[in-house]
Amino acid sequence: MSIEIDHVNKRFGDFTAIDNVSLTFNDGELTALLGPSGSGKTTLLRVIAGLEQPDNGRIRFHGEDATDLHVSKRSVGFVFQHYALFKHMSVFENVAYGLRVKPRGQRPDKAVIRDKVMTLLSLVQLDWTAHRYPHQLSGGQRQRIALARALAVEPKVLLLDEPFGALDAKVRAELRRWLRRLHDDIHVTSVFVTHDQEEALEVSDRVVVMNQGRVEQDGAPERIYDYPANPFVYRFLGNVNLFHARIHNGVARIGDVALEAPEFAGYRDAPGEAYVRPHDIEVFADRHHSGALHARIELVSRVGPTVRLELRTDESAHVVHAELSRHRFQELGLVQGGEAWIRPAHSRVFLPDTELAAG
Ligand SMILES: Nc1ncnc2c1ncn2[C@@H]1O[C@H](COP(=O)(O)OP(=O)(O)OP(=O)(O)O)[C@@H](O)[C@H]1O
Repeated sequence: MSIEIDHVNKRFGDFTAIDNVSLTFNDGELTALLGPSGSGKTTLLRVIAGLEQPDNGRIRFHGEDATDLHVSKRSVGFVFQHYALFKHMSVFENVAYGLRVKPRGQRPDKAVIRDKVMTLLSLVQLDWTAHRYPHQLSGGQRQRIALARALAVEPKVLLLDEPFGALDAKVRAELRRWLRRLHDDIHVTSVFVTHDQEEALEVSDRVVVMNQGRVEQDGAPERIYDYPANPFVYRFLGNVNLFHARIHNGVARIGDVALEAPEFAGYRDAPGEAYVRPHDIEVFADRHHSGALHARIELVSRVGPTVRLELRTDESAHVVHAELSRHRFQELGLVQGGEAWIRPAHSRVFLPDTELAAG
C-alpha cells in the first residue's frame, strides 16, 4: 500500500516539528527516514500511524484519505527501539497476541493462529524460541520477535522507529542485513527511522534525508550518496572535505586545480565551495601534469585494507582527509611528514551559505 504525505505541518506550541512535508512512500518499498536528532523523523512516523494529528495537510493510504482515520483502523504495524514484548508471556503468546485480541468474528481459530505464529517465527528464524520468555532472549532476538509480532496482524504498512538503536554495533549490522532479506521476502511497505547513515544506505530502497522538519533530499541510496543535493546532505552522509574555490565561466579553481562546474557557466569570479569525499582525493608522490595541490602528510593511519591520510595544503588552514588502498599507498612510497600532491577526482561545487544545489 502506498502512503502519500501531502503538505503536512505539525507544530508543538511554537515549535515546528514537520514543516510542509510532501512525500510518497511507494507500495512495497523499504524507505529510510534519515536525519539528525530532532529533525522530525519520529513525528512523521507517528503522523503516518495516526498517533499524532497533523495541523494541516492530508495523509492518504493507497490514494484514500486516512487523515482522520483512527490508529486502529490504519493497518499499521510498529516496531520501536525499546522492545515492547510482554514479559509475562512466552514468545509464542507474544506473537499470537494481536490475533487473539481480535473481535470474535475476525479472530482466527486456534489451529490457524498456531500455524501462523510458527510460520512467522520461522520467518524471523526463531521458531526454536516459541516457549521461551523475553528475558531468555538476546536484545537482537527480542527485536526479531517484536517484528514477528507486528507482522502477525498482516499490516499493510510497517513502521520501524530505530528498531536496532539499543543494540551493539555488530548485532545492529547483522540485523539490518537480516531485515533487508526479510523485506525482500514479504514486500510490505515499510518506513524505517534511523539517524545512522550507513544503516539507511545499506538497508533501504530509498532514503529521505530530513533536517529541521523538512525534506532535504529524497532518492535511491546510491544517488543520495553520489549526488548530495546540498552541503547539509554532503556533511550528513559521511566525511567530506571542503575547499574554498573561485568560480569563473563554469570552472571552479582551487589553487592550480581546475574543476568543471558547468552549472555555474554564467558566473564571473564568484566564491564557491567544493565538497570532496576522502576517497575521491587522488594522491600523487610528485607534481602531477594536470594541476594538483602541494601538501604535507601530517598523519598516516592504517585501518584494515585502507590507509587514511591527513594532509595540509599550502593554501588552506584546514586538514584534508584522503583515503586510499594500502596497495596504492605502498606503491606511492608515501611517508608521514613527507610531501604529496593531491587533486579532487570527483567533487561538487556549491555557492557558500546559500545551500543552493548545484546542478
Ligand atoms: N509531544 C511533543 N511535544 C513537544 N515537542 C515535541 C513533541 N514531540 C516531538 N517534539 C519535538 O519535535 C522535534 C522533532 O522530534 P522527533 O522526535 O520527531 O525527532 P527525531 O528526528 O525523531 O529525533 P530523534 O532521532 O532524537 O528521535 C524535537 O525537537 C522534539 O523535541
